[in-house]
Amino acid sequence: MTTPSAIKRDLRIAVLAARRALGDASTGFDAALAERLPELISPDAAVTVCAYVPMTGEPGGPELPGRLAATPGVARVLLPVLLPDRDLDWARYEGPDSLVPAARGLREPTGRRTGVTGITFADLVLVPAVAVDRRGVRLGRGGGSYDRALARVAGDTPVIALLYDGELVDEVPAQAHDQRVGGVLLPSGLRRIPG
Ligand SMILES: Nc1nc2c(c(=O)[nH]1)N(C=O)[C@@H](CNc1ccc(C(=O)N[C@@H](CCC(=O)O)C(=O)O)cc1)CN2
Ligand SMILES: Nc1ncnc2c1ncn2[C@@H]1O[C@H](COP(=O)(O)OP(=O)(O)OP(=O)(O)O)[C@@H](O)[C@H]1O
Repeated sequence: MTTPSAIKRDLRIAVLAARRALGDASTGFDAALAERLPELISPDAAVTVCAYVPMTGEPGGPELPGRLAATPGVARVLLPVLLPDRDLDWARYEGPDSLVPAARGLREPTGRRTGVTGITFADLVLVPAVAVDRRGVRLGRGGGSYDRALARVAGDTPVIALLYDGELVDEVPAQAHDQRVGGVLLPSGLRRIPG
């Protein structure tokens, strides 16, 4: 039987292989994504953004936290710290020197942690994803971390996944625990997903 988790696993393998095949071409797509960040934030606001430090090959590129912090209207950027039970703690981005290599190919912030409820302070949540479908069902790395973290976010807080073109797919099999996203930011533009 082809179970939802087997379909998710195969889709994850296919997208991650396609990302590896992009090689240096991803740099241009990451720049295109970064140029679209101002579309998400009113320049005269003072918002808290929960974001992430892209791993090698992941949309946004290594400069994402710095680019976000420099975006007009952003007051602070919170970044995830993977806990032993795979839940997410959060700490503020305080410049490139405040990030250190961590487990599983991650880079994580070293500053004071907010606890797992830090994500509730966010006015905007940018999430990593491997793929998203047209209903907003998100495929991640398979740890279930964002399913837990996003369950704490108020329903009116925008949750946007960053993807490369082609990663907004027809269908990701939905499981009961899956938290949906409200839109995707692609190099070609922002697509809001009607709730
Ligand atoms: N940039 C980023 N940060 C994130 C996530 C993510 O998807 N992307 N997470 C989303 O939940 C959490 C971490 N979860 C993760 C779950 C699995 C693997 C993983 O499979 N890593 C590979 C090694 C990757 C490499 O070395 O390039 C492994 O362990 O085999 C990584 C992170 C929190 N931080
Ligand atoms: N709220 C939760 N508490 C504990 N475990 C959970 C929760 N939500 C999901 N999980 C578990 O996490 C595992 C992975 O789920 P899934 O494949 O949806 O992860 P993902 O969304 O791809 O990963 P991530 O969010 O880390 O990027 C599943 O085995 C699921 O049972």
